[in-house]
Amino acid sequence: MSTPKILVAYGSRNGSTAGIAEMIAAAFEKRGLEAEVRPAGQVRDAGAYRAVVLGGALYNARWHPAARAFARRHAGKLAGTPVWLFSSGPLDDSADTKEIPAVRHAADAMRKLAAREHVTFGGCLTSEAKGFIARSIVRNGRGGDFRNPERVEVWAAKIAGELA
Ligand SMILES: Cc1cc2nc3c(=O)[nH]c(=O)nc-3n(C[C@H](O)[C@H](O)[C@H](O)COP(=O)(O)O)c2cc1C
Repeated sequence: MSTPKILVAYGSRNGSTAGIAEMIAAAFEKRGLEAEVRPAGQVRDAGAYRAVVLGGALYNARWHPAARAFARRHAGKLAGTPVWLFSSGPLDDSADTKEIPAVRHAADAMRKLAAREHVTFGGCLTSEAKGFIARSIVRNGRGGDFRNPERVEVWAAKIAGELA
């Protein structure tokens, strides 16, 4: 039987957290580990994977609802599975320069899933974003892409090392 894959699940409104999930999966694949990227709401059997990485976008200091629901729905099945969490949000370089603690729902998910670690990555907001508030943030010059592919890759490489 082939080795099960690593699941990289995400909750994303405007696609940038999905992009980070893709970067993480690519880093796993580069190291010979098979990975599957899926929207958190579309995962059926979370227990079928050898490890799970779950990420959620931050909106008004709340973790994306799909990431929260994933933690609630699948906690029972993930008892023996190593889990890592990430959040993506800050629209500046703060995520790269200091440790940003998990917001309440992400901290709850840490406990529910006995996750090994939580990290916060910088976010991204462009004029394509959904919603008036989002677009006015961009219009006021406070948008941009603050994701840091290098830092994401270093984190994924560390996880790959733990799974080797
Ligand atoms: C209305 C609004 C509220 C936001 N609130 C937060 C927040 O509380 N904390 C944070 O770090 N980023 C916040 N952000 C930035 C988003 O988290 C960032 O754009 C993120 O990359 C979005 O992810 P997504 O593209 O996957 O939806 C907010 C953005 C918008 C438009």
